[in-house]
Amino acid sequence: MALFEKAPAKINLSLDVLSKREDGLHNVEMIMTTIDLSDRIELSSIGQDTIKISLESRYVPNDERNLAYRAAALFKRTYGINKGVHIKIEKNIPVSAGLGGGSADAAAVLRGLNRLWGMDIPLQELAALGSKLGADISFCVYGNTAIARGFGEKIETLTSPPPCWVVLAKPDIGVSTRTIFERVSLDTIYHPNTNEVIKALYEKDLYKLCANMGNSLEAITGSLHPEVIQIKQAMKSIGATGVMMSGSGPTVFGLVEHENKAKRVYNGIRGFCDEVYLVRLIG
Ligand SMILES: C[C@@](CO)(OP(=O)(O)O)[C@H](O)COP(=O)(O)OP(=O)(O)OC[C@H]1O[C@@H](n2ccc(N)nc2=O)[C@H](O)[C@@H]1O
Ligand SMILES: Nc1ncnc2c1ncn2[C@@H]1O[C@H](COP(=O)(O)OP(=O)(O)O)[C@@H](O)[C@H]1O
Repeated sequence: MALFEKAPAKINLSLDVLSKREDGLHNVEMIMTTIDLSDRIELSSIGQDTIKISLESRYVPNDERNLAYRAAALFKRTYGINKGVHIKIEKNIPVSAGLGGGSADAAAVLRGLNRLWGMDIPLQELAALGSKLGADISFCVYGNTAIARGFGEKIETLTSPPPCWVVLAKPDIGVSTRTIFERVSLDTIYHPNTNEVIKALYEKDLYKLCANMGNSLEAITGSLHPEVIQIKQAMKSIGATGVMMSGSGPTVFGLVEHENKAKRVYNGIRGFCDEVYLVRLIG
């Protein structure tokens, strides 16, 4: 038996770093939403009690280091399952991009194994399990639009943003989330106005959303990789309504209300950056 799970990427509509915990992680407050750029996960039962993983990617390990593999191992261990699974990953989300691709894959494996093995584990429990492997996995278990608190594992669902188009531009660099958090200086860091972003979502006001989006980590990644700031400026001047870096970067996204304008921004930004996508919000 085989089944498929979609693993959509996320963008951060706001990301605020509040404090540093004793274990070294940071308390954050971030609003995330899923976008129509997805990996595709196929899960099939196999005879032996093993986890097999197949994917073709220059940037992602296809062994026990893969987050999807680790999610399956954790699921089997937690629920005492002696069955095997073959995980095939079609990788479409750029890697180390701030789009949560590894977390999306791990979350899809948790949801998928729940179905494959006929368990009835609530999403809340899967999300708590996922948080043992990474900060963004809890959000990805639920998808849609939510605010994440704690180190990212406390999820509260929000209403979806107003419909719009998303132009994504990923400079040709990968960013390590750990490296960016290590450079956080809490005395001087920028704080976005998260409450105004939430209000904009409930008022379905794209202009208010764009005016208030903000990311505490953007200046840090931007100082290490000036292309992030250049792409941001270019996307703004080409006409995106709101522009921000997602997560720890380096992907910059622009929100645009109409398809024609979005296509203009998409075509324009291709002159500055090789890896560009035009997608819709699905959160
Ligand atoms: C910053 C965010 C925003 O969505 O996204 P990305 O840029 O990675 O997509 C995430 O919170 C990232 O989540 P994730 O990519 O799962 O990070 P993890 O593997 O859990 O953490 C990697 C490292 O980042 C640092 N880290 C992460 C989360 C957090 N709240 N505080 C931290 O200090 C820690 O050094 C940790 O070891
Ligand atoms: N299934 C997976 N997909 C993507 N990256 C993975 C996966 N498993 C492990 N990784 C590793 O996780 C790291 C972060 O990748 P990714 O989740 O794409 O980035 P980000 O945290 O910036 O959104 C990379 O070093 C990558 O090799």
